[in-house]
Amino acid sequence: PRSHSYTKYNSWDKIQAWMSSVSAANSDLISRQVIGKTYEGRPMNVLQIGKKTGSPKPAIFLDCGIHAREWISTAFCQWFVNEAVTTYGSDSQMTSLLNQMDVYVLPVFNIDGYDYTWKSNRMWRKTRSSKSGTSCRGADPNRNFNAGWCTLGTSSNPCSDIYCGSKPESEIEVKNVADFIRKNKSIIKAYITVHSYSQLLLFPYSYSYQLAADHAELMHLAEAATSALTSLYGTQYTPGPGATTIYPAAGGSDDWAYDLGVKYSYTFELRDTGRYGFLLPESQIKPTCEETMLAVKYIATYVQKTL
Ligand SMILES: NCCCCC[C@@H](C[SeH])C(=O)O
Ligand SMILES: [Zn+2]
Ligand SMILES: [Zn+2]
Repeated sequence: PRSHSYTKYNSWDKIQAWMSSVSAANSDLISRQVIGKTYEGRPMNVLQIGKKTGSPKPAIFLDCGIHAREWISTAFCQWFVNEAVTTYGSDSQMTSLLNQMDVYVLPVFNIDGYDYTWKSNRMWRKTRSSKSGTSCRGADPNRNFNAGWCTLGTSSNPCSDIYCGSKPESEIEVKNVADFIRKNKSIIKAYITVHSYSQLLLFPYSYSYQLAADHAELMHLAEAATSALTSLYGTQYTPGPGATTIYPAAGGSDDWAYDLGVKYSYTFELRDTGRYGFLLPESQIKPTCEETMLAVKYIATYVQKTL
């Protein structure tokens, strides 16, 4: 579509047009489905990427843009889709992966918030829902999942950037994603959610200091995946459980997916470590996405081998 670029930040309108064109141009590998609407009525499109075999294949769910201001995250999901369709058939890892598994990609989880960062407030984080009794808008979608809901690292103040919402899944965007994953939980083997910034690869738990039952395996995989990432440009990443590696934070999508039974559940915090923060320059989109592809492909291939 007109002036969409994988090495620029794209507005919601451009991303929406891109989703139509990339799925139409690659109908052998991509099918598109609307999993629901946002609060302001925008369609949440999930792209299912993989060789079409007529029956559901084991899958990985990848979402970006749950937090509106984290634009490098949204750029990564677009990059991932392009890498998948352009290297399928030539890259052995990607070809094998897409022959045996499907990757469900939600390029922009929080569309209303993302659009708001383009038009009003670049630093907006939350959804854009309104609730009676307050003029403050939105809840933090990464505190709104039903996982230790509204406990550690959250606020019940609707004006807070970490407001947990009026109840679990109060945010329609969260409910749409949770419903989709619940419906497909028998085939979804991994959940990857992409954020920025801090250069971390996090896994459960963040709602508790307790180690996950699969802590050792998740830690080893995170160490190997971050090493793969670092091998490209030397970018330093820290792997670890969320509560002690970043901060306690209940109601997160990763903890929720893990407790649902999706063992390989990871949160990426992409570049940088604070120099530009959420305002990462477009010149860093390409290197960030290239190095992140190595980590995501590592995780995906590891999961594939467990099938
Ligand atoms: N499930 C929580 C993972 C750790 C916190 C991740 C960051 C990303 Se901006 C957050 O949601 O505050
Ligand atoms: Zn975030
Ligand atoms: Zn972050």
